[in-house]
Amino acid sequence: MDIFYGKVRNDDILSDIFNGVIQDNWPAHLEKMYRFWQTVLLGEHTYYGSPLAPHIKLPVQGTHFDRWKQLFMETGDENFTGEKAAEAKFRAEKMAEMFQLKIEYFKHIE
Ligand code: HEM
Repeated sequence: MDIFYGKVRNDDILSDIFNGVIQDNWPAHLEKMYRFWQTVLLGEHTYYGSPLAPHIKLPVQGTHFDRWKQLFMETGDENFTGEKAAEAKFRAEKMAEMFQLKIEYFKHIE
């Protein structure tokens, strides 16, 4: 997570959006993301929240999601192998797809 968000924070395409919202609250954001993935992947229920909600109003489009997925997959491959790593990538891909569809949907009903 630290390596992935380290890349995100410095990425040409993603950094403005993330830093604009998170500002100097990165430690709290990272803490939340550890709990999110612990819940999704390890079945240890430590994240309670609505993951989609804070994304709905973000000015994001396909290029942002493509880069998010690229950095997530690349960081996974650089640091892990095996079943859990494959599952993390699979889940990330599916959730990114779902977020993207829902964000598009909300853009059109306004
Ligand atoms: C272009 C893609 C994405 C962008 C720009 C983005 C951006 C952000 C930002 C700025 C926040 C902080 C929101 C806040 O504190 O108000 C956040 C929170 C979060 N993001 Fe993303 N995100 C993206 C994709 C994803 C994906 C694909 C996932 C899931 C696999 C994800 C999971 C989360 C979770 C769990 C939170 C915490 C939600 C909460 O407050 O409980 N994000 N994201």
